[in-house]
Amino acid sequence: MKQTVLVVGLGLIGGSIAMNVSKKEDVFIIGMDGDEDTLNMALKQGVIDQAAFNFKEAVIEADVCILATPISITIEYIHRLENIQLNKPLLVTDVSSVKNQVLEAANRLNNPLLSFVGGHPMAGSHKQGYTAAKPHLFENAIYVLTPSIHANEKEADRLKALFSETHARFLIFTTEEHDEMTAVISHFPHLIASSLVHQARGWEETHPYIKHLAAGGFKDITRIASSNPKLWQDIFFQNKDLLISMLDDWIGEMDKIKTYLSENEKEKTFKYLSDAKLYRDGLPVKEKGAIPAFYDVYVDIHDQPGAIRDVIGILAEEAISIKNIQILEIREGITGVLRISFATSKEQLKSKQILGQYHYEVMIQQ
Ligand SMILES: NC(=O)c1ccc[n+]([C@@H]2O[C@H](COP(=O)([O-])OP(=O)(O)OC[C@H]3O[C@@H](n4cnc5c(N)ncnc54)[C@H](O)[C@@H]3O)[C@@H](O)[C@H]2O)c1
Ligand SMILES: O=C(O)C(=O)C[C@]1(C(=O)O)C=C[C@@H](O)C=C1
Repeated sequence: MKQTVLVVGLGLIGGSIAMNVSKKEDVFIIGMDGDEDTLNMALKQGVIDQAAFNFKEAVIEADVCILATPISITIEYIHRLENIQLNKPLLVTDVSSVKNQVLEAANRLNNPLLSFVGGHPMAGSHKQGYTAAKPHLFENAIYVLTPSIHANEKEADRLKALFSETHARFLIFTTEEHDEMTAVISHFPHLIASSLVHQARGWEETHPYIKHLAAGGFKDITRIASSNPKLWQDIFFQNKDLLISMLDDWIGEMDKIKTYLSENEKEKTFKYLSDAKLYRDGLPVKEKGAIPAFYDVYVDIHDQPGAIRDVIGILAEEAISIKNIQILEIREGITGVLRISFATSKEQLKSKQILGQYHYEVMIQQ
């Protein structure tokens, strides 16, 4: 039997989820979004079957409701669910980056027809809105589920089945576990990235040329500072207590390095850097998330017209499909590195071998 799925918020995350759910034949998707252009695009592309403008009416129609709005709005929608007269069971999930207040609201729901399983796909982008949504966003990513007191394993399994086309890997955590881990691996790094940008901007007053010197390192570590400030304001305040305590840890960590430097502790500094390298190099490369997943090759190319086209052409000839491509650093007249990502290690190894035959210098990061 066809199930009706309501997606509220068709932005980067909601749009990407809807693109996956719509691949399933037994699903009818109702989409709702505050932005009319978004609804029209999703309808035109067949990502949703119907547009809704009234939350209550759409909820009554639905078997599953996915709340993919900014966190504070998601919490408001959860409160509104309580006052809707349902005539069939409704499974509700969300995609919020912080879970404590969302689950608090969900646990307070009293309608026995409602069940709630929190969700958070650990993949995203600094871009926002439906135009940034893509069906492969969650491929190989971890998708965390946090069941409320009104849900059991069966409901979590229903969501896994509904989201099977995302090719994400589902893990179940408690709200506390989720919020602590994401504070460390996502929210706090974001705060640091923004602070580094502020530091550079401050130095620009005395060194106006500073931004032209920003090469791979600065751009890599601060990419996420270009994300939607409204979304991150929400995330910071939802996870405020943990972020404040992590700031204390971080200040202690900075004090330690300050002491190493001021006391000329070269060995300790080396160990500090090499311990960090060891841990960073050991992060899982096959999983997407904080660190891009995929199977990458690094190709050294020269800064000359057609250099990238030549490399892509060789791979296309061999029918090897590229998942992502990025220029890491090309300076005028100097060689640069092209990072090409593949979905499988077989394609990665084959590309290395073929490009090697064309005398390209190709490296695979271990
Ligand atoms: N951006 C990421 O990397 C990322 C990753 C994982 C989870 N999340 C979570 O996903 C959620 C959405 O973030 P996003 O990045 O997709 O943001 P987004 O801005 O791309 O999308 C949000 C969408 O919600 C719509 N919207 C806003 N208010 C609404 C309302 N009252 N009713 C209906 N629609 C409304 C907007 O028009 C927009 O289309 C957030 O809760 C965020 O924590 C984000
Ligand atoms: O890749 C990015 O731009 C992201 O910020 C994605 C990211 C992350 O921190 O890894 C951001 C927030 C989400 O809740 C999950 C994923």
